Amino acid sequence: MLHKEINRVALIGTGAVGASYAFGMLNKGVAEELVMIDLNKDKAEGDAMDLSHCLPFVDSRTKIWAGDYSDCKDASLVVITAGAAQKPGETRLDLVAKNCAIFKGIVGDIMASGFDGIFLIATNPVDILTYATWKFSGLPKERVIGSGTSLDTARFRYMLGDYFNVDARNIHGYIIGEHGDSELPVWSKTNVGTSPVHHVLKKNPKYSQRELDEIFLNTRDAAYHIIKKKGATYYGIGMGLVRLTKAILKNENSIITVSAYLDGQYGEHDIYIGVPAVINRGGIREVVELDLNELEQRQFKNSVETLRKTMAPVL
Ligand SMILES: NC(=O)C1=CN([C@@H]2O[C@H](COP(=O)(O)OP(=O)(O)OC[C@H]3O[C@@H](n4cnc5c(N)ncnc54)[C@H](O)[C@@H]3O)[C@@H](O)[C@H]2O)C=CC1
Ligand SMILES: CC(=O)C(=O)O
Repeated sequence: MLHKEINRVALIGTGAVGASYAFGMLNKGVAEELVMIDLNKDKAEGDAMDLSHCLPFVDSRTKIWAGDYSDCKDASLVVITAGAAQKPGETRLDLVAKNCAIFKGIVGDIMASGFDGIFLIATNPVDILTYATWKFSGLPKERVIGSGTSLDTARFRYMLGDYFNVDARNIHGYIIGEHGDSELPVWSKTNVGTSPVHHVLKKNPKYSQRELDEIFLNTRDAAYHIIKKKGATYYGIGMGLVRLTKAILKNENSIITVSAYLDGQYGEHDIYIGVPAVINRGGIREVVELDLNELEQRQFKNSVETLRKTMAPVL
């Protein structure tokens, strides 16, 4: 079940996010097979045709087609990007009732196929939709993963890299909590290369905490800024999902901030929320517990409470 010779990924939802993910998957050649499923069959079929015409230009040999839920049976991984997206002015949490109802049907159809692999969820509000998938599917918690704050962490690292003029891959830091307005930066564990960010600030007066705070606000509000300009965000999450897919299928044991089920970690129970976790072929190998300072603990608790309040009426 978990270890198949041919890795098939089933993508549910071939809208802007799904199509961006599929394009990235094809470029990177992460899976042997990619099946595209959407309520709008024409969109899935058109995408599968268009994407397969990329094949002569790339090194990967991914087989790609438009399918249906029966194709999920042999999938190692199902990625869900289906559902409503935010309109300008809407928060992610505003989507909860609509997308929970959509997920009940989708997850039911996937499980009815005999699927027994790993779920990766991106639909918003992603922490709550990941919890819903875990509940609706009955799969073990480690095999249901949300994209969580992986995108926020990438935005944060990118912006800090730009600020310090250092490759973003050498910025080590984490955005944790809700993928949304109550998320927080873990400044106490943010490093520029080998140096804690606060040491860098002390040593060089051209950098300031005020500007770092602004970087966090721009990280947190990036989706609002992009949605205001072009209606939706999709390339960042598309590539983030490719990164997560690779960590899973290639058994990488990579640490990525995903939406993971907490069962006592960070003093919390029965909630999916963004935290660093070790990701491999089994899904979430373990949640990494950061030693948060008092302020970070309070902010994390507030994020947990925000999610609990929003979930209560729908799950
Ligand atoms: N987790 C993250 O970091 C991010 C999450 N998102 C979320 O991803 C989701 C998708 O966004 P977009 O692709 O921009 O939306 P979109 O509207 O372009 O695509 C959604 C797709 O879902 C399909 N769909 C709707 N109901 C369905 C059902 N019952 N079964 C199968 N397919 C169904 C639609 O036909 C459409 O093709 C949204 O919830 C959005 O908020 C977007 C960006 C980042
Ligand atoms: C839309 C969304 O969740 C994001 O870009 O962060």
